[in-house]
Amino acid sequence: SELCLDRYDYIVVGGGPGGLTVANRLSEVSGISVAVIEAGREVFNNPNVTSVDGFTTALNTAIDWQYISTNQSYASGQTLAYHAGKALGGTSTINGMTYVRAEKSQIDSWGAIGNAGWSWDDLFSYYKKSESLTLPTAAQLSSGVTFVPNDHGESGPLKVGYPYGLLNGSFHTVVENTWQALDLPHNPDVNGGSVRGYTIWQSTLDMVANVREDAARAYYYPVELRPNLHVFLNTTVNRIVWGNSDGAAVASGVEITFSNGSISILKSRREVILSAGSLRSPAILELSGIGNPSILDKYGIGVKVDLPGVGENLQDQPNNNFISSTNSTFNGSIVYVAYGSMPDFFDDWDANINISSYAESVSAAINNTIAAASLEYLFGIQYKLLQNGIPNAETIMETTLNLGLGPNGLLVSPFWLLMPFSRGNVHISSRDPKVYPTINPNFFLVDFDLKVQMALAKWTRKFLATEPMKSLITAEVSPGFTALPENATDAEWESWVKTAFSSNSHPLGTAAMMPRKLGGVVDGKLKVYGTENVRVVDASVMPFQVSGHLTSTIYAIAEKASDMIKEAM
Ligand SMILES: Cc1cc2nc3c(=O)[nH]c(=O)nc-3n(C[C@H](O)[C@H](O)[C@H](O)COP(=O)(O)OP(=O)(O)OC[C@H]3O[C@@H](n4cnc5c(N)ncnc54)[C@H](O)[C@@H]3O)c2cc1C
Repeated sequence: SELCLDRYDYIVVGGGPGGLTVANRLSEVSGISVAVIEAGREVFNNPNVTSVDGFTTALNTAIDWQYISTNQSYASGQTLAYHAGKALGGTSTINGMTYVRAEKSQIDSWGAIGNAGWSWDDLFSYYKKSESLTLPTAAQLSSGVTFVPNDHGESGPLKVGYPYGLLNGSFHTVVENTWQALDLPHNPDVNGGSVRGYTIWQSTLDMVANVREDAARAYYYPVELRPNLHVFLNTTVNRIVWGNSDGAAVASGVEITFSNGSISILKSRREVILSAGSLRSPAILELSGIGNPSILDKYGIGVKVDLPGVGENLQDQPNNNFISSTNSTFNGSIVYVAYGSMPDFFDDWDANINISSYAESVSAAINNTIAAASLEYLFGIQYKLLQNGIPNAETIMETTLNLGLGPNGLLVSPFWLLMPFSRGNVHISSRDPKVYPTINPNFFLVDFDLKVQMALAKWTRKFLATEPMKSLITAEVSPGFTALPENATDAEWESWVKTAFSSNSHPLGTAAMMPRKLGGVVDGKLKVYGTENVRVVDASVMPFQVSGHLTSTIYAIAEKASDMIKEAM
């Protein structure tokens, strides 16, 4: 096609929350041309995407990449499903729509490890810049919604609100009173930098159209007629193409494959921005010669930049759940969440913490690609955050309605530890870009993660057995007291947690923003070390997990990235 001979100022690889935010903001500048290359299709009219109560209906369909992890050596040897959106809008087209930001001190720690310019105060303004909160209706307020107006944006591209189907009545006070009985306070708004407590969360949804607000609806469709913004759908980026240079590597474009199989080169004048998500951006770097030389050698890929952190530092959270039958029918959606700090659910939690031994075992498990000393430093910061009370537990309540299964009397209570110490990796397994990368999150490599998840499981079960909640529950349907008795031993809890968990779908860190000597891949400007003009803007750059859900923070990172890129124009 004629277009593929065009030259764009910026080429953005991947049309998810990271990529479409950057594409929108850069194409605000007239005279600057931007191309987005997206492997998936448009899903504007796909009911599995648009339905506000449709979470899970898009999973395992054609718009899900449907990755699978390696056998998890520290978690019963099982493989895990990894869902990821393959559509314009990325994973935001198939996700749970939860809008919860990080904890203040968590973002400040990004600056503390050596990323100049990163702090909560700075990112807070970008969270707000991206957001447009639709004020709750009177019915939603009487269903228990609370919020702090100053914590929210009013005119950003991303519409945030509450589902109309929110369960009405007093059920929310039952939940709130039960948490209060367990000394967990109500949090009027978890999006102001302080996450601990019980609340009704906000969702990424367009209350006027009553549809899911994905990244394409927020950041692309409103500006799709801009003549300087071009989206290539059903087109896959294979690798970055390099120009001649003596010093740092200079990208001159990308090699792409169209849906008909033909291969072409798309040229860039200024920068290539990788936003293919934390499971694909590192793979594209490796296919382009940036990464660990021993991995690149294995597939006959010439080394452009020796950067062993590429694909490492993968952090994801393990998700277990209880399902309870009740004496009620829930004909509304329940989006209730409780965030607990360590002392809320785990007595003497830091009695046997051994940061240096965790660092050694993680470093050994990832072939010393990140030195034990670097991990020990990073784990020390993570530990300090826990000591200072940032939430490490999320336990939520939802109904089958939330899961796209319609109303009934079941309550589903998924829960997960937020900040695991375990680290894994994602790497190419072939020089053929069509072959999926190998994903190994190393769940429960660090024993402490298992202990936290077990303590959290007990806390969630305790919640279900505490009044006034208790009176509503008729039975535990899954796993049930036969499989996991009330007085289960630690060995029984451990075995249940390890066999019944799934990925929480929050993988990040695989092109981490950290100093190079710590195993980082991008600097504080999100530029890949050793390159002149390649950045990563997606979940890959987050150096630590967050006590929230990822998209809100990815949009904020991408808003900030856009300003940094504009400054360098
Ligand atoms: C089941 C599930 C539920 C979740 N629930 C929530 C939630 O409730 N709230 C929340 O905040 N977060 C949630 N998340 C996480 C969140 O959706 C993701 O973290 C987020 O979308 C990641 O954004 P991204 O920009 O990093 O990448 P993505 O959204 O994954 O976007 C990457 C894009 O790049 C494209 N791409 C990949 N490789 C190539 C290539 N080689 N060439 C061209 N294009 C390519 C992909 O098709 C995709 O469109 C959930 C995730 C899952 C899987």
